[in-house]
Amino acid sequence: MSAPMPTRGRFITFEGIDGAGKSTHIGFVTGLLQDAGKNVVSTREPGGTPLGEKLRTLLLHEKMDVGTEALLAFASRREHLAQVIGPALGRGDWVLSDRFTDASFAYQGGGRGLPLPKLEALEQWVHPGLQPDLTLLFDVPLEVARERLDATRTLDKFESEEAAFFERCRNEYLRRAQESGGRIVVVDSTRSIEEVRAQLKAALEKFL
Ligand SMILES: Nc1ncnc2c1ncn2[C@@H]1O[C@H](COP(=O)(O)OP(=O)(O)O)[C@@H](O)[C@H]1O
Ligand SMILES: Cc1cn([C@H]2C[C@H](O)[C@@H](COP(=O)(O)OP(=O)(O)O)O2)c(=O)[nH]c1=O
Repeated sequence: MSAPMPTRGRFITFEGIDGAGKSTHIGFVTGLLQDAGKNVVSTREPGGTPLGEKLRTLLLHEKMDVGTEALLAFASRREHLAQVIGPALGRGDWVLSDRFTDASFAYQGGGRGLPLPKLEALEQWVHPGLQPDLTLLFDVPLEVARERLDATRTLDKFESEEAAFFERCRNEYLRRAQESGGRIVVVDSTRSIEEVRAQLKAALEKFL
């Protein structure tokens, strides 16, 4: 008799404008899930595979047409799904990804103005039938994100964009959250780290 098929794992993504605080909290969520006995695979986009990391370097540092940006982000995603996300979910693991397709809608769609139907077509092609089970959207006003960024790092191509760009990205994230039927949970990331952790715990409760 063959072994029973493992149940498909869960797919959780982290989103928000640069400097909102998502990277700070991925370790915390990993710990919560591991304490609950889950096998966690932590990864990121663009990137997550050797080829994807090369595409990430191009995306974050080269000037290019917005269509090229979208295609590279989805090329990296296709490889990530084939090599990492798909196999991990198939094994029953829990996949945590620092960004996924919502970022393409927010940055290339909202931020740069690429028509959303083009992104929907890429989404349909690259991952038909797969959506994250939960997306944690770290939300802060632009000024807070900018202050946090300036305090910590050398800025890449996206992080060097003007305030209006991030305003459009943030608005597109929030619009998608409203239309997501509960998939995207908005986390008020202006609060203290302790308070943000409490919001994350509440969002994850039904999965544990
Ligand atoms: N709730 C918070 N309160 C105060 N500072 C925070 C909070 N969350 C994150 N930070 C700080 O803000 C900076 C940016 O956070 P980070 O997680 O790297 O952002 P992101 O990954 O969203 O770009 C870091 O220095 C981090 O310590
Ligand atoms: C996944 C994805 C990211 N991006 C952008 C958003 C971010 O500015 C950048 C990735 O940065 P991010 O993941 O926030 O990395 P770090 O915290 O190390 O700066 O790529 C897109 O424009 N489109 C996409 O589809």
